[in-house]
Amino acid sequence: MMSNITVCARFRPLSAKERKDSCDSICISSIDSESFIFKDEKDECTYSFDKVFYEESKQADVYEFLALPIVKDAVKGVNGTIITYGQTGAGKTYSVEGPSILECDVQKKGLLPRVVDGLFECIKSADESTKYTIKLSMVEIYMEKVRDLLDLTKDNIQIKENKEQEILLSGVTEITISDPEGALQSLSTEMNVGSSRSHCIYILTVQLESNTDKRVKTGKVILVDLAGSEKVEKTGAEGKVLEESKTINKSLSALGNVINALTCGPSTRSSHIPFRDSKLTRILQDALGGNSRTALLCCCSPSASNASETLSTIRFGMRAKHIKASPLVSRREDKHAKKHGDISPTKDESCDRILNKLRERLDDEDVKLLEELFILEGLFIDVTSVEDLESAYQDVTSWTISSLQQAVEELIYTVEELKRENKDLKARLADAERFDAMRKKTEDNAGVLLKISGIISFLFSWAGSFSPLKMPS
Ligand SMILES: Nc1ncnc2c1ncn2[C@@H]1O[C@H](COP(=O)(O)OP(=O)(O)OP(=O)(O)O)[C@@H](O)[C@H]1O
Repeated sequence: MMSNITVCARFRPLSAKERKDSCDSICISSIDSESFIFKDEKDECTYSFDKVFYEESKQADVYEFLALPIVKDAVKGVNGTIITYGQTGAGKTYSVEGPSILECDVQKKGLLPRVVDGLFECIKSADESTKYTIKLSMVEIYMEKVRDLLDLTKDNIQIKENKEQEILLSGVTEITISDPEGALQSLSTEMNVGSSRSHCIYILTVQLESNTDKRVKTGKVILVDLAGSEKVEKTGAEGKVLEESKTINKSLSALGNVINALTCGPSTRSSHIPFRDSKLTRILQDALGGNSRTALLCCCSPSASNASETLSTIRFGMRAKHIKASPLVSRREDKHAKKHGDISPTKDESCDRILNKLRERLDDEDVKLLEELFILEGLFIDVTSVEDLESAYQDVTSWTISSLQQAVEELIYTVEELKRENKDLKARLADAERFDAMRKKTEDNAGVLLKISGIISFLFSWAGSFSPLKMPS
């Protein structure tokens, strides 16, 4: 289970274009550092997050709230993930890197350089009985292929899992960094390679080796600058761009499903966490699951011209946060939301709405099946229109197919295991039979020997019954 997820929203300042296009029209207004009002032509709702960072917020504040607890845990051997989500241009890269990775204005440094600084700071003050090594890798996921950003020739990195269930990127370049400056130099040379159509992943691995018993532990901090989350319809994409968008949406939806499955209470959750549904979730598997910390920063534009994308990003964050709660707490959260006038549909209402729509088009049987899926898997759906409904339906279908594929894969694996076990047992049985035959033979031989020795002893006693010949004196 994911032990801890922090969800924050961040609104960047209006861009020059937005200022021009929408005459300064803004779709959000602040209530406090945890809540804001979102407004579009249709609605006006209040949303609450663990923290809301407004346009004047400082990079240092975002780091301290979101990343510092993860950094502190990493030097103790606990994994953590920081994810930035949002449409293209919403401020994800600015939050992760800052205006540029080698930005001289220290105030504007992004999360990544601060995480590197933070790790070295923590190590400096840590106890001296441990030797620390920090390693850095950088990969991007583009069209479901993992590429090494520190060695572009490695453009199809395979994701593996070792016996300890740690996720490994086979053959990925890892550079050992000995100081923050060195790390930033390495990062800056490759920084411009990543594109907004790919997920960019920075992996900082802290290795802790105890000087006393030489035991080695590792803690990872993974920073994920996701690809833009904008809807396909809006971009009017065709051809390659359309394919890119579909792949991005699918992996973002997979991420949502994984977070959902991890954060749902055990009573509503099946044990299946769909990590294998995308490369993104597979890479993050050991940093999202288990005893880890996760922070999600939902980056948004405050402009009315981007209201629908902003709302969609807010909803992604709300789902991650809302579903974290146990049923009891979640009811309390509902009350809290109502108090603030939040009239956005709850997850249950959304599911009901989808089911009703589907009832008009599908057999009762299929609807029932979907209903069970929603309940069992806590599926991750948010619909506001029939188009959304259709894409949600496609998500459900592809999710169902992929989970069936996984079930088949697991069955194939089980069959293979059973076959191996069977072969092993047969070999052992043959050995046992051979052994048994040998034992029987030995017993037979022993019987014969016993008989012979009986005969011999009889012969001796028989021979002894004759009195020795007396020699004439
Ligand atoms: N908090 C902020 N303060 C000042 N400028 C910002 C802030 N956030 C973003 N910007 C500016 O907005 C522009 C777009 O931001 P950014 O490149 O970070 O978006 P993005 O979400 O990473 O987009 P993409 O998905 O294309 O990578 C940049 O010029 C950036 O400098």
